[in-house]
Amino acid sequence: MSDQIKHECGIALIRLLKPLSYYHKKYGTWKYGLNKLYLLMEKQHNRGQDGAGICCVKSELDPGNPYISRFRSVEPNPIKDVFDKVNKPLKKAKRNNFDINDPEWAENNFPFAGTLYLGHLRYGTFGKNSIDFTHPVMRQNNWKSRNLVLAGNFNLTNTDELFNVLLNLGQHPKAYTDTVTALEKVGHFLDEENQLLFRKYKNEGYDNNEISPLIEQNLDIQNILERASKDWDGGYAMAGLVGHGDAFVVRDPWGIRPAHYYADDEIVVVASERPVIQTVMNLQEDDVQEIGPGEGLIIKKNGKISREMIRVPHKRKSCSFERIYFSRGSDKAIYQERKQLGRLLTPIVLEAVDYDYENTVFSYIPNTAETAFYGLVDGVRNHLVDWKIDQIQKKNGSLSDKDIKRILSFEPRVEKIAIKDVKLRTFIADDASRDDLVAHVYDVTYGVIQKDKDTLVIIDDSIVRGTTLKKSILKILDRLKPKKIIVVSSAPQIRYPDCYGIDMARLDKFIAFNAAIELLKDNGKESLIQQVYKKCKEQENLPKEEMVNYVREIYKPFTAEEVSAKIAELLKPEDCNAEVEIVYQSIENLHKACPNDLGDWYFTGNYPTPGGNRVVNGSFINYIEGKDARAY
Ligand SMILES: NC(=O)CC[C@H](N)C(=O)O
Repeated sequence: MSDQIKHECGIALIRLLKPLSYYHKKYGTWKYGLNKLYLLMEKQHNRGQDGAGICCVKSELDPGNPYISRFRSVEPNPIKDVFDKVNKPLKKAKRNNFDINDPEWAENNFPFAGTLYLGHLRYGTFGKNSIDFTHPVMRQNNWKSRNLVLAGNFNLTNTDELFNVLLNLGQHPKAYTDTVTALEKVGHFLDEENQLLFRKYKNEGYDNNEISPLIEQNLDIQNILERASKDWDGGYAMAGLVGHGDAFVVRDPWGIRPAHYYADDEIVVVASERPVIQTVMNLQEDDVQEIGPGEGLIIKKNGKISREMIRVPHKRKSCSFERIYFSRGSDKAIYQERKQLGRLLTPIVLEAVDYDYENTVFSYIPNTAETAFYGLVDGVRNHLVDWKIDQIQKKNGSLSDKDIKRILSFEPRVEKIAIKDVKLRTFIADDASRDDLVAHVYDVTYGVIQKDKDTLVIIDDSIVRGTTLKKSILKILDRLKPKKIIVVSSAPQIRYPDCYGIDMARLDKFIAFNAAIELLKDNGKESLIQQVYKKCKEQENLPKEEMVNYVREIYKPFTAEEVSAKIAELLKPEDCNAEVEIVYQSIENLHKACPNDLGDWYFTGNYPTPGGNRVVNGSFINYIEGKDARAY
């Protein structure tokens, strides 16, 4: 994607089901689990760069020893920083001639030599990017089974309501964020469950020392999660550890955020993305399973693994942006889906170039649009087969071998035109002459485009603000002097905010929204903006279940093509000579390409949860009132 939106999160959880000595013997190191955790995180670094953190629970230690260890970092390269910090005591011990390869030494001396790990990569959607908001977050207690560690890829739309529930319980949360709210919610019911079991066993005549292990064995995680999450409105894949060694992962009932796992008799591995588990554990795709919408994966301390229904699943609306852009394109299904997205664009692209195959160059914006590009080229090739048959048949046997050869060997012109100079981005962050430097974030290949003759088709996976297109890509492409530049987006127009874990929360940051507003102004329909504002204000304080997405009315007077044309006008740099056209994927084709992941609220305004309508309502009010804030 040319725009910089990377705002997601990734989770990684590992439970080793055998003692460390087992892995030392079989795989040559007791660090087997920790190394796997590192790999799971590195291979998901696409999901979050604001911060990273890991936590290890060692439930077997004698009282008096810290059994929950955590490191978090918000340094520029947080995964590396976390693991450097974690490994530091090992280096020191080695210098002092301890046998750090001995699993027994590690178990007794190294805080991260355990059998239960939780890792997280953060891109914040709620609250700031400080260390305090970096996951895993912890709720500590002197009873092991009352300790809770949480990390998630999530965003809740009704944090305010949930926060008030906590206040009504008499709590005093230490921060107003969705992460702390979720932690306190689960923590509260964990406390209650502990208390309930304590009373039960006390009544049965057990003494306190006997009761703690009994609670640990019988803690009903399903019940805790059910009660804690029943009123969560949002998308979530939430992973947690309890201090005595239980672990869980719970996914929202719409399946908005992804979560996958693998389990055998040695290990349980959870990660946001499937191919990550596949690569790290060397598995086939069918070995890795999805945690279903509304489901919880529960791993008890004794190694018992179960999948439980936590909330009744709704109609599946998993996030299609995961397929288009966020998740790694190496997943078997996602790769095909991205290709299909490109392929389905063929007819509309060919129409836009007026079927002039000879004077059209096809290319892509690196790096994530590359797969969709292969699909588009595939589509053009297929189309050319029909064209070739037609060319040959038309001449009715009068063609020479040479002519036929020329027709048969005709291929679409596929070139690498745009080159991303990644390093530049960090250098230019705060420079005064920013615009000139921004123009150089991309470079181009010279000598391929026929000046004033060729049309350049360049595919991107999606366009959010379009700033990089305007300030960098189109400017630099225009230097090649194509007659026309067609930017193709493999995703439909992004029209509405996300509120489920991707940080696209403000309407004025969407070029499609700005285009619709401009169109209303151009067509003397400006009053509609105020009408929508009035409707939004009127329902502002209604319960979220009663709210309607009135922002849709902003787009209603116009066809998608009219909005696209306006976007092209807005994104065309002033000094650009080439004609600029923007072509978008249709919603229908998006669903055709990604049939299992129909969550499309950012394109259609169809929010799967009532809180979504409240967020879009708030976003529009913020836009009109000039408030620079997220609406959740
Ligand atoms: N992208 C995410 O999943 C963010 C998680 C959580 N809302 C936070 O801001 O920390």
